[in-house]
Amino acid sequence: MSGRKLIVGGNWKCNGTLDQVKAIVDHLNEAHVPCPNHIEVVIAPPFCFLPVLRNTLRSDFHLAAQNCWTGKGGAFTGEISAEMLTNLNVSWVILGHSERRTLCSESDEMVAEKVAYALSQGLKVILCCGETLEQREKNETNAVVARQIKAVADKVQSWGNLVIAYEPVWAIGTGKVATPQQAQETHAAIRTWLSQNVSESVAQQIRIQYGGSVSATNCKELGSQPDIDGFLVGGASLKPEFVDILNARINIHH
Ligand SMILES: O=C(CO)COP(=O)(O)O
Repeated sequence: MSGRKLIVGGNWKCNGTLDQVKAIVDHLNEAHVPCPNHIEVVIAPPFCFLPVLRNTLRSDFHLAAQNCWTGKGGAFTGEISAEMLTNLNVSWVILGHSERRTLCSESDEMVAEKVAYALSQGLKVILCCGETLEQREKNETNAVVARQIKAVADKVQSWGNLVIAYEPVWAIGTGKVATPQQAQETHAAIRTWLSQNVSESVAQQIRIQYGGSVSATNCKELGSQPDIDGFLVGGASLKPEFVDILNARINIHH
């Protein structure tokens, strides 16, 4: 047993109407999920739905924002600061998602700045990393992931409130899930990098989620890999099957 508690996130991305949000919350509230002893659940709706979820979602599920600004608030039209999230009792933020890196041109340095600032404000952070198909085919997976994590390691001293989500870009929203072996290999490589560049205890203690086309069907095998400590789920987190994913590893210990 690794001793690392399973952590599963639902990243709703830019999806949902108020009616759909209410229906998903009702479903989650009624679901039997054995938290907080066995699993930590983090739901990341679009910003505008955070207050609704804060008021209606069961209290043993945590909330995450999908992004935040690099520093204190101010004249940054369209941005949301870390302080605003803590003010709403949102305890987590997802940073460095590949959609933001690609579609919003967020660099490794910008992501690292966001991570450091969010941590300094008491937020917990899910830091996303992952390679494109082209990078995987050129055997660059470990180097890309190491580069993304190094940018953060250069700015952050304390890793206790950080979770890493390994999300190969080619597996996101494509139905092309990484094989359990592919995911395990990269997760193990991340731990090796951390042990060589940060510390052995951070390498052993940090939780690493897998994300990319996770479903009720593939989550059990993925979750039985020794270095996979949970999932970051996109599409399936909007569907009833999310509850099956939350319950995937109840009887699996490693
Ligand atoms: O990007 C993801 C989670 O952050 C994964 O999305 P999908 O589960 O839809 O592939």
